[in-house]
Amino acid sequence: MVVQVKNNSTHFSRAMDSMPQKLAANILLLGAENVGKSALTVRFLTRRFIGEYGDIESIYSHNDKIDGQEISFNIWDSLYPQSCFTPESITDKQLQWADGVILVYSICDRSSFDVVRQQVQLIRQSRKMSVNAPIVIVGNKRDLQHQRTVSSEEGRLFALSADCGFFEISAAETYHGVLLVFHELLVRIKESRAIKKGVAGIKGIVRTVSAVFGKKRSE
Ligand SMILES: Nc1nc2c(ncn2[C@@H]2O[C@H](COP(=O)(O)OP(=O)(O)OP(=O)(O)O)[C@@H](O)[C@H]2O)c(=O)[nH]1
Repeated sequence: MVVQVKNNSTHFSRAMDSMPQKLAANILLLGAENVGKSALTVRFLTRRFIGEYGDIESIYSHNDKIDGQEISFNIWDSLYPQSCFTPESITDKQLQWADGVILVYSICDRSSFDVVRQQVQLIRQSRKMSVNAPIVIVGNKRDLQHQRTVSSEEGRLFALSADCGFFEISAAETYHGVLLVFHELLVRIKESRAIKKGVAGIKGIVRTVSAVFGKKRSE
């Protein structure tokens, strides 16, 4: 089922940038079941946490304004397959479609962290996405500290080693953390496009070089 949510607009009170043209970004959310993929998506779209989300796979459209630039987000909130994880769990179609990926695990579910580790590997090895495909890893349910089984350090170190952004958030408690996740992914998407056009800054070039060498090592 495909649901379109239109005319959701938020505005960032950041200094104006000189990039007037509208930017489109396709964002894919992946991760094990029950980690909060839908909660994160709905928080971003509506600023609300509604508690229960049902098992619906959806692509949402959302217009935003960041640093004075119009952004048209398409967000694919995927469903984790009921059977156990296989490489086919992420389809070529999803990877071809996506400009960037948000990988979600729950800080109180270690197996969901293992799924994210496998998914990063699959994406990095896939020929369907570029070698420096923008990825942000999210440790969700930060409000459940007493049930934590994955430390912040472990999450952060893994993200660093895989050249991914990293945030720990609680979709249940705050909108701000969710906003930072999407903002960071957008920065990475812009950087990756600049690399393709040959106008990347030094940070982007360093990322690409390390991604290429990392990929070669794992082949
Ligand atoms: N305590 C807490 N619960 C959360 C948080 N985010 C989501 N949840 C709860 O976790 C459960 C699963 O959330 P969903 O957003 O449906 O998770 P999902 O990853 O989309 O799950 P699937 O649709 O099965 O793939 C729901 O009961 C949510 O209310 C959070 O930050 N903190």
